[in-house]
Order: sequence, then structure tokens, then C-alpha cells
Amino acid sequence: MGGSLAAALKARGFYGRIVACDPSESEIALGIEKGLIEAGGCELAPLLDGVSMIVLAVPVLAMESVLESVAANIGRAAPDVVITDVGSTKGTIRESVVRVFDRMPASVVLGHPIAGSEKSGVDAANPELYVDHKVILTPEPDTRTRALERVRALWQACGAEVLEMSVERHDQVLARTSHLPHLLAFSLVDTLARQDERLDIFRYAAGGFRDFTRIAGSDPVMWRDIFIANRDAVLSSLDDFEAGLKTLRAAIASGDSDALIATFDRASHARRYFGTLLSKTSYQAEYHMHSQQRVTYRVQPGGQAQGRLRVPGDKSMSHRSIMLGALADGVTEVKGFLEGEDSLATLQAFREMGVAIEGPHQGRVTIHGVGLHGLKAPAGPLYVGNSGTAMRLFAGLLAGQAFDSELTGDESLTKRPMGRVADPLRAMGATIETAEGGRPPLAIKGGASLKGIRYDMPMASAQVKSCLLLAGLYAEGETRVREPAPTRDHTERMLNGFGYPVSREGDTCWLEGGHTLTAGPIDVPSDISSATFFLVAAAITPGSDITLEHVGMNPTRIGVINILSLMGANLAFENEREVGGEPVADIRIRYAPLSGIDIPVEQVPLAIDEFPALFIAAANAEGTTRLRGAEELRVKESDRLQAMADGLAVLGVEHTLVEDGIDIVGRTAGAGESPSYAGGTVDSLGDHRIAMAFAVAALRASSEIVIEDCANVATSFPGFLGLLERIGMTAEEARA
Ligand SMILES: O=C(O)C1=C[C@@H](OP(=O)(O)O)[C@@H](O)[C@H](O)C1
Ligand SMILES: C=C(OP(=O)(O)O)C(=O)O
Repeated sequence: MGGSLAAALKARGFYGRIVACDPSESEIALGIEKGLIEAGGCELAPLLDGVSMIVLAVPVLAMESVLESVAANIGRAAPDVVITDVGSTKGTIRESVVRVFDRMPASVVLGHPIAGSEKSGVDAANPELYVDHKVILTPEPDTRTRALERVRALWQACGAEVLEMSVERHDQVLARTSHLPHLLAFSLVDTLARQDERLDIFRYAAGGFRDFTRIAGSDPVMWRDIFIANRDAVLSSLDDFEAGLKTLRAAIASGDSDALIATFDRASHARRYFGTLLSKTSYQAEYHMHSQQRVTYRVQPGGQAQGRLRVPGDKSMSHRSIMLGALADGVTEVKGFLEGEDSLATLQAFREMGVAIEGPHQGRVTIHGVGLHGLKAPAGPLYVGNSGTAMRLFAGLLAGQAFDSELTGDESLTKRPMGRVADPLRAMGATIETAEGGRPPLAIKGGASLKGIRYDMPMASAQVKSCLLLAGLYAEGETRVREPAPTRDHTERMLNGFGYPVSREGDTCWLEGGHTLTAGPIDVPSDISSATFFLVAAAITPGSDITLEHVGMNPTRIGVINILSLMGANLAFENEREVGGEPVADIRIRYAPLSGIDIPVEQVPLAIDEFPALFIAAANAEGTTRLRGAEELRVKESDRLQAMADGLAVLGVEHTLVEDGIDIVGRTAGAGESPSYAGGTVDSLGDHRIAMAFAVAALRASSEIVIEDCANVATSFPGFLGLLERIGMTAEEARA
């Protein structure tokens, strides 16, 4: 460790003098020969003359005697000398410092670089060892700021990332993440070696053995010291490990395949999550990285709109399939699941609550339901990404659990209103805290006894309705929700499909708590909200002919069909059928000129996510299209009225924005097949539907449309650009 530190400093142009002390003369000679140090020796005292920093890189149990020599000769060092170390445990080293100096001097900053290799000695010195590795410093309240800064600068100069934590926390964290795995590796190799004196068995050892046991080649003295020094924390992590192993043993002994799948699946995903965090490519890390990277679409003007397509699975149903499948008794097989960021975040959240979920693999997911009362407390906050649906539905479901929970999301979600669910849930008896203004995160207290309520929703929201119905599963008596206008009814249909009775009369639906859900197969159709971008593409492009296969045609979702039909679109439905309680059809659309219309207000909730694309249809229609009663668009992933108005302004499309809607002036009569508007650079504000709407708009633009901030398209529509290409458009994605 010391050799690598010297090598790293020299490689980065450190111009000071480095001297080293080591019991081996030959190691010192080698260090000088390799240019890592200027001088050195086996006796410490003379080496301390005038030094400004002392780094103790010795085994943990040798630390105290070295500290004694340092203390006895500290007068030889510079007056502002700083002492630090690289020991793998911190509690015992702090005790040694206090014993030797009678206190913790303000100039001592203990530290631990989380880097190293199983090799030791000057030969193993590696100037890159600390690059992109973490170094933990454990300053005390009275550590001198200047001393801390100097040690921080030392490690940063070597390319490391410096963190701070308390000595106690350091020792506990390291016991679990480093010391325990080393103990297991030593033990496994020793056990096998003792069983097979001639070590024959190792000849047949596969990659798994090699990967698991590499660290058993580490320095025995160093590791003995670590286990003695960090005894209590290691023993407690060993207790946890033994308990886990015992559970697995019992599952193997009794052939309990569900229990084995549950553990392996959780572990496998946790490991992948960890691995991708390291390489910064997990779906969540990737998402964050993508949004930091700013994905930009460049879409060329013109092109065709032709072909047969199947767009990904319905987002609303995908969320609900996981939620209800997890709460059901038995195994639920899902087909057509949307493998987008939003629904994957929901899936991950249930894994964190102990539900075994296999997949997704090509849209297939198997959920091993735990029953209404089988969820376990997650270890930390549940992260639901960009998804308003997930946060609101989870709020209801979690309000009924025995454990406390917290829901967080990305930057866009953090701005969205949650009072609309928190208030009625409180009326049911839940205890929920929100951030200022009723925004996320949500902290939900477990163990509440919920009571059914009658709730008149102030806005037409399927998310609020579904939230209350899910809480109602856990409530005493009936939970009744009245909606001011019909909203998507997937929750009601799917609950009924799982054998949970939900009733409806007119504008009110209700259920009674205390029944159970029984697992069954779910076939998720293609998402009509995703299909919309291709419906609009064909609707605005002369010569187009697109068929979208297996699209969900639930009557509470087909506002886009109704609105496009009123505008004059040429739509035909083929292969109409019912799949798992939801109507489905193939939709064929061919070009026909569109006319502007006054959008009937009752269609608004039925087309709520489709307006960004419908505004593009309006920009290509003859005359003016008027939308009113759509104030909900202002609280989606972005303020969609404003975001679309800003983008339409860039393209030169005349429009008037009002509080609850917009008027869009389309083409003038007799313009033929000429472009409908200009190109330009528009900002999607990180909203997937705004990004996709302007991508499709390029079909009738006079020049390229560049769309900024498109990473979130992956939340609802993975593979979107590929499908644009398939219909005959030219689009590319740039990351910066
Ligand atoms: O319940 C659902 O799955 C959804 C309901 C709608 O939101 P609101 O209920 O807030 O209108 C919709 O915008 C969202 O994309 C999905
Ligand atoms: C509004 C949407 O989703 P959510 O509310 O789940 O974020 C959407 O997908 O357009």
C-alpha cells in the first residue's frame, strides 16, 4: 500500500521528497532503485527529520509499536506534521493512538483506502492502484481542518475519491463488505485443501472457485490482525451470514424451490445492480447517467410512415401486473410486460420487499406472490424513478402494510403533487408525510388501521382512484371512489381478474377490504399511448399505411382514436378480440387529410397522455384545434401544455396557450404536400412524451428537428428510435 502510494504520487508529478522505513533493507534498496522513494532505512527516528506528513502503512497490530517510535521522535518532524494511516480497521488504531499520545492529537487523520491487491512488497507497487477507488477518512470532531484537507489532497492527487465517516461506521461497513468475504474465502480454500491433502481437487476447480477465492491468497499476517482488531463487527456480520446460510440449508434440505428462487433472485439482482453501479450502467445508474449525459435526438425532415409494428407493452398494466401479482396467493405469469425504466423500477421495489420475481425476459415475468400480508420491510427507501403511477399506487398499497416505508423518485417526480393521494389516505387513517407542498418523498407509517371512506375525487385521476382501491384492500369496510369523469379502469379489471370483487355503479366504484387475490396469467397488450406516436405519424404523412398489432383498446383509453377519427383520420380495426379481460385489436391507419376540431371535453381523461402527439396532429390539420379542460397536463412529467407550446413556437406553429388548454392553428387550405412548419431545436424538458411527439413531427418539417433531453424515452418506450427507422424515418441519438 505504501509503495503504491509513493508510485502514484511520483507518477503524478509530486515534487517533494519521499522517505520510507521498512524492516527489510532490500525492499528499501528496491524502492530507491525504482525511483519510488528518495531515501529510506530500517530505523525510523532519523527518517523523521523535517517530515511534513507521516503515512503509517503497516499491519494493523504493528501500528501501536510504530506509533510509539513516532511519538518518541515527533520533535524531529516539522512542527505542523500530519499523521495518517492506511489500516483496514479504525477503532483499534484510534485506541492505539490514544494510548500512545494520551489523547487523539488534532493532527492525526485516520484513513483507509479501499484498494489493494493480494500481492505485497515494493514489486507490487502500482501507481494506478487508487485511481477511481474510494478512500475513507475518519476525522474526529477536533481534528484540525488543515490536517484533514492535506490528507484529502494526498489521496485526491492519486486519483481517489475521498469520503468521510465515523470510526464506528467504518468498522461495521468494512466488516461486511471486506472482512467477511475474506474470511469466507480463507475458510473455503482451507476446508477444501484439508479434505484433499494432495490438492488434487483444485485441478478441476472452475471459474466460480477462482473468482470466489482469489482473495484467499492475501497476506495472512495482515488479515489475522484485521480479524483480531475488528472482532466485534466481524462477529456480528458473521452471525447474519450464518443465519442466511442456515435458511438456504433448510431450503435445500426440504426442496423448497420458492425459497431458493427468492434468495437467488434477490441476490442475483442485487449483484447485477452492484456490478452495474461499478460500471455505472444499471438501469437506474444508467438512467441517471443518461440524464446527466443529456441524450439528444436528431431527426431528419420527411421520410415515410409505412409498415407493421408491435409497440412495447402497456405501462399502466405492467405496473399493476407486478403489484397485484406480488399481493396474490400463487404464481402469476405475465406476458408482454413493458421492460421500460418505470415498470422495471416497480419490479425492483417489490424485490426489495422480499418478492421473488423471475425475469423479465422478452416480456415474460413470473411473480411468486406473497399474499396481501406477505411483503417485508425494505432495507431503505423505494425508488420509483420517473413514475407518477408507481408512486401514487404504492402510496395506497404501502399505507396498508405493517412496516414503515419511504418512496422517492427522480427530479421530475419530485416536483409532482402527492397531496392528491396523501390527503384521502390520511382520511382513511394513514400517517403519511410529504415534503413541502405535498411533494415527494413520501414517508408512510406502518401498522395503521385503515377504514374505508367515500371519496369524491376533485380531479379525474386513475392514479388517485387506484391508490385508494389498493389501500381499500387493507381497510375495514367499503372504500368507494367517485370520479368526475371516467378514467382508465385497469386496476378494477385486474382486481376482478385476480378474483377480488370490485363493483361499479355509474361514476362510483367500490370494494371491501379483507378478501384475497388469486394468481393467474396476465397478457399485457401493446400500449395505446406508445402506439399513438405511430398513429399520428401515419395521420400526418401523405402515402402512409401503418398497422399496429395487438394494441390495448380499453374504452377508457381510446380517446386518441376518437379524437383522430373526429379530425378525419382513416382508421380501421382488425383482429378484434378480448385478452385477459382487456379488449385488443390491430389498428390500421392510412393517410387522409386532417381537420382542426374542438376536442370534446369528455375525451380529455381518455386521451390524457396522448396530447403531446395529438398537438402535432393538430399542427398538420387544416384549421384550428381547440383543447380545454386539460389542466392536468400541467402536472405530468413536465408542464406538457407549456413544453409543447414552447416547442411549437420553435417550429413556427401558431398557437395560443390558456390555463387549461391550447388553440393550435394548423395548415391553410390548399398547401398540398409542402412542409407544415420549420425545423429547429426543441427541449423535451426530460419528458418522454414531449420528446417522442417532436420526433414524429419531423415527418412534415422543412428541416431537421433536434430534440434535447431525451433519456427518459426509455421510461415508457425502449427501442423507440429503432421503430422510427423501421417506418421510414431517419433519426439518430447523440449522447454528450
Ligand atoms: O393510472 C395510470 O396508470 C395512469 C393514469 C394517468 O395519470 P392520472 O391518474 O394522474 O391522470 C396517466 O397520465 C398515467 O400515465 C398513467
Ligand atoms: C403521465 C405519465 O406517467 P406517470 O404519471 O406514471 O409518470 C405518462 O406516462 O405520460
